Amino acid sequence: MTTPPDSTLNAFSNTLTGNATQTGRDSANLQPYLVVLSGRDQGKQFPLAANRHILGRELSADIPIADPKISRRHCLLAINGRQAHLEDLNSTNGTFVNDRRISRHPLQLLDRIRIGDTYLKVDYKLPSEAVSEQALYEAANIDSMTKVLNRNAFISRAQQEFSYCKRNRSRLTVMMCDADHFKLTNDNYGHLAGDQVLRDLAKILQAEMRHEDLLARYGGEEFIILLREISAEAAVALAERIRLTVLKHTFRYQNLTIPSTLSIGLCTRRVDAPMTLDDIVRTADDALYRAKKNGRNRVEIGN
Ligand SMILES: Nc1nc2c(ncn2[C@@H]2O[C@H](COP(=O)(O)OP(=O)(O)OP(=O)(O)O)[C@@H](O)[C@H]2O)c(=O)[nH]1
Repeated sequence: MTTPPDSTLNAFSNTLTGNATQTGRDSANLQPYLVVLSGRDQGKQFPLAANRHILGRELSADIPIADPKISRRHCLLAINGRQAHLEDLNSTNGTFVNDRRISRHPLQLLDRIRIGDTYLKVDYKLPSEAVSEQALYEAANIDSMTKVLNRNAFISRAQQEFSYCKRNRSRLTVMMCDADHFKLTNDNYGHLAGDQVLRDLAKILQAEMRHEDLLARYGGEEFIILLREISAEAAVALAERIRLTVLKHTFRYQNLTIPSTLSIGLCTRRVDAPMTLDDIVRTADDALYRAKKNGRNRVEIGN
């Protein structure tokens, strides 16, 4: 005998159509997940294991979403059995369900949540499905060695950022960071030690940035950072801080201590009509070239 679909569950899941057992899914084992449908974190999913989850833009939120238009504590997602409620927490830009602003709202079939520029939905999945989807997401977007975004993922997200900045005539900074004499690092300490330096560099860069900034591994020993709405002076100060942190950091692999420095080229622009993202990246790259030429372990600014 087949089990009838769970109507309460269907009430706020848009993937459970028809009979759960016909699709090989046992509804008793389905778990709630919050799925990011668009924006910086597109494709990510968060298990809704507790009863209450605060969504916000910083890592201190239960569910951090990288979107500068989201407040620090933006909204509350409450799960009680198979009922889900969404409540705005006096956010600056509001919480929307199906594009209508809400203060507290029960979630229904096909509901699309929007906070900032990010769309989300609650979905029910088998944990094994969620694990394989997460693995696919990571394979497509994350550099397996350093765990930051890969180049392709960066390019598509950076284009979204660029479009946003163009619409709002806001400022955008691109920072190109390249490990100095990295061939010598490999030659002197071995390729595995070089890999460890790259992992440490990624961690240092990540720690210096806001959650809503973009960081990616752009090439072998090269990282790229994209920052929105930061002044040219603040961008240079950040680049200097990163350079100094790397200089002072003790890179270790097994019993080896590996000296390492970083050269940085950056470009800050208020984005307006005739400009492309490539123009900004190219200017930052030219500045990086000068940083290398002028002795390495330095920051140069693109004009
Ligand atoms: N260990 C390791 N090395 C890598 C990786 N990707 C690229 N490299 C190495 O990084 C080195 C980059 O060398 P170059 O482009 O000559 O630059 P460099 O020696 O850093 O010199 P400058 O950039 O001018 O300071 C090459 O030897 C690559 O083999 C990686 O994933 N792991």
